[in-house]
Order: sequence, then structure tokens, then C-alpha cells
Amino acid sequence: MIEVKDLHKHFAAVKAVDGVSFTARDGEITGLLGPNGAGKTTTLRMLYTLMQPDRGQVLIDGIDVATDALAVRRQLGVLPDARGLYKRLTARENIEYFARLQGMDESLIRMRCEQLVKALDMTDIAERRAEGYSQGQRVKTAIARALVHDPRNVILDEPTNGLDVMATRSMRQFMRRLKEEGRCVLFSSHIMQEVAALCDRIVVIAHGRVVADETPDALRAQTGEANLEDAFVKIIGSEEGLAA
Ligand SMILES: Nc1ncnc2c1ncn2[C@@H]1O[C@H](COP(=O)(O)OP(=O)(O)OP(=O)(O)O)[C@@H](O)[C@H]1O
Repeated sequence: MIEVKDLHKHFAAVKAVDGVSFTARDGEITGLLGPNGAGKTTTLRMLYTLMQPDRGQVLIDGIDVATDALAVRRQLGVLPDARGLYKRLTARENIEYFARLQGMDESLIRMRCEQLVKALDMTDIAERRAEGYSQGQRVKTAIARALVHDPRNVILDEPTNGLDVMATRSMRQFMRRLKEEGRCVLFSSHIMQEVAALCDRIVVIAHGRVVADETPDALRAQTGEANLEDAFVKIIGSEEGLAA
């Protein structure tokens, strides 16, 4: 479970995150939806210990990010906005390298690697160097790497960004599978359809603040709009930066 309480972060005069609170539960997919520049990536970076908040608290499975970042990282699988693979290593080597950094033993590494290569349908690239990978192949490798230590909580920054229709579909299926395994899945997106198709809970963020935190059905009911897209536009107050 991921609990976020009154997070703040500013960059000079820009209040990127201005009092964000929400909870992402186990066995659910929570979507962080907002237009470009809303503060999604900055929020996620503070959750996965890359950036320190000015104020506020983040608890991952009850562990405070500020006091025990190492323990938190063990409970977290992260697909950051910069996917950053080692180009000279194969997909398998990229995954294995991260597993070793997590202190896993070699037989477990081989087993998890095999499982993930299968689950993400990447046998064709497993032994190929990452140099020259397509966007979809890079995302798959980065996700496998993020999940190699079998984390309970998974944070994905715009996981379908740049993927084609088929790759997007299989990514969504994979996220549902993570949910069925009982994990807490939190992802960011500015694509309404994606959030509507996947999420148990939607946290809408605009100008660094949470403007709605509901189930898709409750969002429709609250705004009186049957169409989720219209509901979002009503909540955010503009169509700027949102993609259907
Ligand atoms: N390192 C930084 N230095 C200065 N300003 C920053 C920095 N990171 C983010 N910002 C600013 O903070 C605000 C929120 O940015 P953030 O990347 O969190 O938004 P986002 O919701 O992820 O947007 P997008 O959908 O475009 O990725 C923006 O105005 C951005 O320019």
C-alpha cells in the first residue's frame, strides 16, 4: 500500500506539487491522471525516493520513505520516466544486473528472469543487446528489471508512452495481472481512456493539487457526466494537455 500525505515540492517559483494526498491500495490499480505539467512525475519521484519533498510524508507498506529509503526500495518496483537501459547489455543482462544490486541469489535471479521474459513476451530480445531496441522493447526490459525482486508495490510513470496499439494492449493486460497477484499498482497517465479502462481508483491532479479521488463510476456520478472524458474536462476545468 502507498500512502501519500500532504506532499509539497517547489522549483523556484513553480509549485510543482502543492499538498497532494492519496492512498493506493493492494490488489487495485490506481491511476494518477493529469494534464502535462500537473505534477505527476514530480509526485512519483518523491514516492520512489529519487527526490525529497519540501514537506509531507510517504509511507510504502507503512515504512516512511524519509526514514528508511532502503527498506522502501525493496518493496517497490519502479518504471521511471527515463527508462535508461545499459545499451551494451542484453535484456537478460540488464535484468540480472538489477537483481544483483538487490542482493538476490543467482538461482533465484535465473528463475525470476525466466518468468518475466515469458510474462512480458520478450524471448526474441532476451539475448540481444539493448542498442537499437524499439520503444516497446525498451519499456518491457525496463519493467522486467523493475519487477525482478518481486516487489509488492509497482509505480509506473506513463507506461504506455510511445507504444503502439498492440504493445499498449499487452501492457494493460500485464498491469491487470499485477493487480490480480494482489500488488499495489500506481501509474501516471494523461490519457483518459487508458485510466478509464484500467483503474479501480482515479486520482486527478491539476496544478499540483488533487482535484478528484474517486472510482470511475463515482467520478461520473459526481460530475453528472455519463462520459468519463466529459467528467474529466469538467473536473479539471479545461481540455488543455489531456489526450483522449
Ligand atoms: N527539476 C525541475 N526543475 C524545475 N522545474 C521542474 C522540475 N521538474 C518539474 N518541474 C516543473 O514542475 C511542474 C510539474 O512537472 P511534472 O513533470 O511533475 O508534471 P507531469 O504532470 O509529470 O507532466 P507531463 O505529463 O508533461 O510529464 C512543471 O511546471 C515542470 O516544469
